[in-house]
Amino acid sequence: MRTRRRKPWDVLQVFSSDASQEKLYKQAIIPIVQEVMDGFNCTIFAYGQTGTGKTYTMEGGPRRSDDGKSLSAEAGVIPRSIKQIFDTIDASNVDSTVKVSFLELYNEELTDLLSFDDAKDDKKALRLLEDRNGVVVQGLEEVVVKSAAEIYQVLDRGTAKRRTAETLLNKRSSRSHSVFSITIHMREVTPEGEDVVKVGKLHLVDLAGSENISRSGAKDGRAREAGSINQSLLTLGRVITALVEHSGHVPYRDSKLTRLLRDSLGGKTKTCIIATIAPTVHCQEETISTLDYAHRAKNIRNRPEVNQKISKTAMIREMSSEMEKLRMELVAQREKNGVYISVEKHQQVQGLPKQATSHAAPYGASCWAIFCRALIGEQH
Ligand SMILES: Nc1ncnc2c1ncn2[C@@H]1O[C@H](COP(=O)(O)OP(=O)(O)OP(=O)(O)O)[C@@H](O)[C@H]1O
Repeated sequence: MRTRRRKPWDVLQVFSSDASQEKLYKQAIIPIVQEVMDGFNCTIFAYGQTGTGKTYTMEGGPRRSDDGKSLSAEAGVIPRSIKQIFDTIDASNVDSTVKVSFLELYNEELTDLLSFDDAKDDKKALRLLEDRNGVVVQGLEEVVVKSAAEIYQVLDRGTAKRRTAETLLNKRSSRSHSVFSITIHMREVTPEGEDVVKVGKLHLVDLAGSENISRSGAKDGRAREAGSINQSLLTLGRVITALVEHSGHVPYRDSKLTRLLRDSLGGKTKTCIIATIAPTVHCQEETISTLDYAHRAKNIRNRPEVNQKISKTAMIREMSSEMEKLRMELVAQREKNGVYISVEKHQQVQGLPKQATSHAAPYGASCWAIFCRALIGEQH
C-alpha cells in the first residue's frame, strides 16, 4: 500500500491498548468534571469505528467491584464521573441536587432511555424544541439521584434499553448514538449573604460506529439504519467543517444529533473528543478518517462561559413565570380558544429585541481537547 507523508495529528495524549480505565480517567477526564463542578457545561464525545471501544470507554465493564460498593477496574467514564461528582459534593458538604437523563438517537428518532412509560417495551419518542435557553428535549425524564450507587441502577436500566444489532465487526455493536447528561445544582452563599445556585452540566456522548456500510456488513433494512447513522455523523462532520472554515451557515438543523449538541459545537461548552482507533493495517483507512475528523474539530473556537449563578429570588420568579405560562397554555387548550403565547414569545415573533440574559465574558481560546485511545486485538 502506498503511504503518503502527512502532518502528525495534534492530540493531547494517546492511550495504548493496555492503558487502564483509571489512567484514561485520571489524565483526560478528572479536570473536565472539576470544571463542571465549577459551573461550566462540558461535553465528552467518544468517536470512532465500530468495535474500537467507545462504549467500553464511556460505560466500561462491570461497574461495581466484588464488595458491591467501590468501582471496578473496568468502570468507564460515566460511572467514574458520577463517583467524582458525589465525592466532591460529600467533601465540600454543599447542598446539591444531581439530576440525570439518558437518551438515544436511532434512525433520527429520539428515545428516552429512562422513561417509565414504556409498558410492553414501547420506548417513548421525544421531540426537540427550541426555547429561549436553546434546544430542549420535550418530555425528557430527568431523574434526581441521591448517591453514586443510585445512578448505577439508572444507568443499568438505560443501557439495557439501547438498541443493538449484530454486524460482522462487532457482535454487540451499538447502532445508535447515546447521550447521558448529568446536571448539578449547587447552593452557595455569596459574601453578601445571598443564596445563589450554581449549575454545571456534563454530556457524555457515545456515538455510533463511524465506518462505512459495506465494511461493517450491514445489509437491507440495516443498511438504511447505517445510512441514517452516517447521515448524523455526516452532518456532524459538515458542522465541524463550517465552524473551522467560519462559513456563514452552519448546518446544525440538518440532523437531530447536531441540533441536540449545538451548544457543544462552537458554543459555550468545553468539549472533549476521545477518538477510538484500531491501529491495524486492515483498519488504516478508518483510523486515518477518525483522526482527521477529531483533529479538525480541534480548530473550532468555543466560547465557554460559567453558567450564571441564579439567586433564590430569581429562581422562584422564573419558576412562577413558567408555572403561569403552563397554566395559561392549559386554559387555552381546555377552552379550545386558541394558543397562549407569552409576551416574550410574542415580541420574538414580532421581531422586537429580546432582553440580554448573559453577561459573562467569552473565552478567547479554543476549548476542545482531543485524546486518542487505541485498541489492538479486537478487530477481525
Ligand atoms: N481498552 C480495552 N480493553 C479491553 N477491552 C476492550 C477495550 N476496548 C474495547 N474493549 C472490548 O472490545 C469490544 C468492543 O468494544 P465496544 O463495544 O466498546 O466498541 P464500540 O466502539 O462501542 O462499538 P460500537 O460502535 O459498535 O458501539 C467489547 O467487548 C469491549 O469490552
